[in-house]
Amino acid sequence: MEPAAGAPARRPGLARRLLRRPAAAAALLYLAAVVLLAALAPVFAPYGPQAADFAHVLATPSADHWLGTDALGRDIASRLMFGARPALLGVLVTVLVSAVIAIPVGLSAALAGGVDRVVSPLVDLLMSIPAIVVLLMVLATFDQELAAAMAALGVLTAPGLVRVVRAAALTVAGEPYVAAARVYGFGGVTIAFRHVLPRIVGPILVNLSLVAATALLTETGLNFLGLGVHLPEASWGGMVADASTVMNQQNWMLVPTGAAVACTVIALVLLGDGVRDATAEGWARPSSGTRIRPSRDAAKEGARGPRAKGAPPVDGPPVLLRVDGLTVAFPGPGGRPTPVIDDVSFELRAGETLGIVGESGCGKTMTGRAVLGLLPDGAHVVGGSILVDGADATAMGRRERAGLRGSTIAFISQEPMAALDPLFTVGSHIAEAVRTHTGAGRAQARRRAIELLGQVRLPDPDRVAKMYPHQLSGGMAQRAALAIALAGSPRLLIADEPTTALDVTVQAEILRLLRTLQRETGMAILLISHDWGAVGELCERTLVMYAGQVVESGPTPTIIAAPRHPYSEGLLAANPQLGTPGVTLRVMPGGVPAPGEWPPGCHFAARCPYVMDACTAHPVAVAETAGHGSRCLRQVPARMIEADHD
Ligand SMILES: Nc1ncnc2c1ncn2[C@@H]1O[C@H](COP(=O)(O)OP(=O)(O)OP(=O)(O)O)[C@@H](O)[C@H]1O
Repeated sequence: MEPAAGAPARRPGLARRLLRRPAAAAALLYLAAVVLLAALAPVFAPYGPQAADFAHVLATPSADHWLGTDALGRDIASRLMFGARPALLGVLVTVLVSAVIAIPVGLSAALAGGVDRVVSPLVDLLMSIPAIVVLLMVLATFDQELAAAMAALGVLTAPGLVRVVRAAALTVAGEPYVAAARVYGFGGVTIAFRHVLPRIVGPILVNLSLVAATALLTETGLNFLGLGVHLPEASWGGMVADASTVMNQQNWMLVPTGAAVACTVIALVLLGDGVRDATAEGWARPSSGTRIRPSRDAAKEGARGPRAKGAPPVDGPPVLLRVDGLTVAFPGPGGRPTPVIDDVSFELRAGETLGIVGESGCGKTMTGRAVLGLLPDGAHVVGGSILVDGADATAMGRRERAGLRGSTIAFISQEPMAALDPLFTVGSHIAEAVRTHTGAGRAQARRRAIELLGQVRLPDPDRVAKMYPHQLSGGMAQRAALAIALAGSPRLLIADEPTTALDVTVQAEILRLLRTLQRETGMAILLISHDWGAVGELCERTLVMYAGQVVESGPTPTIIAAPRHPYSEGLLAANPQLGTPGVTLRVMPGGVPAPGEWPPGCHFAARCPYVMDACTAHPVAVAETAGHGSRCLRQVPARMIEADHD
């Protein structure tokens, strides 16, 4: 296999990205200086905070007193350093309390509908409480303890932050890689804190910087009113109050005290903006030269699949998945359930490959999602059962169902790139899946991740493990997605159009890889595709779906050679891979009727060249002979049709 070219691009660290922004860098330096001066005030301050020099009251700046003195001759610079301590402590308490409450609550509200129903009204209620009244009550209750008031302020600012976290997380929750993380079987906490939170730190940081600014102003205000720090301790608010009482005699004092508060507030806001931008820059793709492609002959995985195509085994391996009469519906007009798949039945044995083909909108993906237990919002199983190893998955609780994903049933989609979180390397994605499903430690999971990358025939697994999703080609991303899917040693892989987005040579490589992996692992594969070529290549048996129903099922070669349903016949006749050179392909007129517009009889009747009166009168059942079924009256003797409808 040809080694992939190009080295993984290194992103500059957050600190370097931050320092490249002049405003953020200046704010950071200023705040660092304030923190340092406050922490080391006893060392740096030329005078004690209470040291009075009655010979120099209300002095302007001089060599002895850099920022002058107050009405008692106390050194303003020294008192500003000591006064920064309660100010910064208050900000820290408020920000911590606000973040510790708002981040988990906001994430839960976004990711769990039940929590949201409680949280949203509560947030509205809390936001209407007047903060100053609460703060005064807390100060009265806790003997003017400023830390208690600042903690209360943290609680009061949390609802606003909950809204921000919830709104930002809702956007990210819709990203395909979050849906993919569910499919891989990751727990809610892992998804929230590993995949969603890192993407929303920008808005969170901006809002926390505003919370910090609010906290500083509140702390200053309370001390201005004499309600916080006990006199004669130094505080910025107390110093502003002192300055305001003497401003008719000397107004200089307001300048350093007011400037300390104003500059710190501005610096907090600028730093929040800078961190947000630097974080966002970290997610942006490098613009040049890092995308690589695997070699054409990347995967010489072996020749044929594990079993010859043909009729379903009768006494073969045990049935792994049995879907029986499955009907899934969305709420339609007036709230009435509108089926999108109807009475779908099939079974899949261990190690078998089953294809589902059909035009767009026929219900292939919905069938796969129903098996995974990940139907879109609003969709419900309204009939039938899905037995996994004999246990009815539709009757399982959410936790039990989630336990099947990744370990028993894995999934790959046609958009592997979108399913990979852009913030994490390929190795880290796979290691996370290994840890989730096997409980392995970090080092062991990392080793297994490298093994899996080798198993999916990616070149130089060590190096690929260090790459980010944007550095992979489509084929490499699909192999990486397969490695994640294999992490839980699944017994069934649902592959939804796994080759659709790839170019032709890579499609063939991925199909060969799937076959090899199936042989090596013994897993069953449910291949959802609109491509007869892929299904013919990989699947022993095939279901043909039309407008929500299975219209034909049987051994793939038999269906391709002698389709029983006119829809299968039409699909095959329109397939360029199966056409004869020089002969014009047949095009089926019309389109798939939308759910809710299905006719009462055969769903295909309006497009069928063989349609009879009986086809439109009643629903058509599947008739099966020799493991080959078709939902068509043409194969049923005419007298049986009449008898059935009498
Ligand atoms: N969120 C949704 N709300 C309402 N209807 C939906 C929703 N998602 C899918 N459907 C409908 O369900 C039907 C089956 O969709 P499904 O995605 O399973 O089709 P498909 O055969 O997989 O098509 P494709 O090959 O385009 O993915 C379609 O008619 C589609 O319009």
